[in-house]
Amino acid sequence: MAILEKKIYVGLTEETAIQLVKELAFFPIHAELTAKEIGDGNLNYVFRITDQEGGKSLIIKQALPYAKVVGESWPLTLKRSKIEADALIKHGEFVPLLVPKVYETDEDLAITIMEDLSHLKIARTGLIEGENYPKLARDIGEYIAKTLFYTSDFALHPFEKKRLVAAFSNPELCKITEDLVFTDPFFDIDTNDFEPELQSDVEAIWGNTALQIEAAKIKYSFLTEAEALLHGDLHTGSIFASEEETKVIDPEFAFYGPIGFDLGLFIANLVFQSIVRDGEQKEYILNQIEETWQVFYSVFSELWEKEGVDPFTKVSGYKESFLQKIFNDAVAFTGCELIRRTIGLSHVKDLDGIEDKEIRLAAKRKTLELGTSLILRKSDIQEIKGFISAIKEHTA
Ligand SMILES: Nc1ncnc2c1ncn2[C@@H]1O[C@H](COP(=O)(O)OP(=O)(O)O)[C@@H](O)[C@H]1O
Ligand SMILES: CSC[C@H]1O[C@H](OP(=O)(O)O)[C@H](O)[C@@H]1O
Repeated sequence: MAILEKKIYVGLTEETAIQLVKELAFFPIHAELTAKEIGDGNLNYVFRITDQEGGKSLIIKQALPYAKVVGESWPLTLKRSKIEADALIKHGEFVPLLVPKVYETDEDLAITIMEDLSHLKIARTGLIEGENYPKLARDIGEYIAKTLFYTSDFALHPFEKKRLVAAFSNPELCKITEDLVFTDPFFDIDTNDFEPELQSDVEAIWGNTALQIEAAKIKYSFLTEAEALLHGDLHTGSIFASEEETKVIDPEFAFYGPIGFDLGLFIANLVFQSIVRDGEQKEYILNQIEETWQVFYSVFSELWEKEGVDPFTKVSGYKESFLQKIFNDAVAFTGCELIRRTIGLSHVKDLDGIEDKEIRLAAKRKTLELGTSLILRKSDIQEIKGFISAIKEHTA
């Protein structure tokens, strides 16, 4: 029986993935297809299907009913697959060149069939290898500005905005972020993961009540502020890049949340590179952070002025005040991501991949110090130059 006709979830194998794309007539019936599971993320399977002779390929991403990185003991909704596909499609309306094309989705199988981006490299991998992507900051600044402006109350009718808020309700995936990013690293919780040498640095975080109060406040923003349809997990492992192209993948954490979150996550993941690089290469990354904010600011401002539908968008000074709030949020979200990727459950290769133990520990201490400072100084840091100075001060 055809896989799709069964109308029930079944985990794909490389063989059944080929059968599926043939059923869907993506390839000629007699095409010699090969399939390979290439997923390296925490949660899902990703199959690459190739027709060597026809020179065509595509990707099937399938959610598992649990988190792949932990196993069946961590059940996880299959609905995340629909959220991811719907977010790719919705964001694609505004930035078609910055996301993969979605060819087909199936809710029963929890799959998205999409454009194969294997000619590009995951930005985190390339950056760790010392590559630079001259378009990355500009493209991501534009991606964040356009996807978030066009899904906000500044661009939408209030009924449509609220329909989207409901459609992108994503409680299970949000709970992962609420726990792993905003809660667990600030307390002595079993799932935290750090080298014993960092014990006293980590205890300083757990014992810092002022920091916990600020972390609680920024977590509350994440819980309550339905500003725009976020990507929700915009780290450099969710971005494919080359010198010419940028494509954002993996928005399964998409939901209506605070705009500064996407900015903060992306900036934090550039900060890891600024910590591991020296000299001109460090400056290059710091410039990319600055450019991300500047492009975001100017694209968002222009959209606000030309396309804002709320009468208050015409009131002088409101835009600047709103963007200041986004900036201050982004500073604190950057701090949370820096800390959680250093001592929480899910780390980054930028830091863990540093082979020399002393250098690695020193880099992690800088990350913790900077993360703490950014959360505490959320409201003091007023503009991007001050943000860059704070990064430099703690990562020299
Ligand atoms: N459209 C795509 N084209 C090529 N490779 C892809 C594509 N989507 C995902 N991949 C590969 O699969 C990996 C995991 O994908 P990702 O969406 O990040 O999964 P997860 O949700 O499990 O984190 C990526 O790092 C990349 O190597
Ligand atoms: C157990 S989920 C941990 C972590 O994984 C997600 O990232 P990705 O799917 O890109 O690997 C997300 O960042 C979660 O916080």
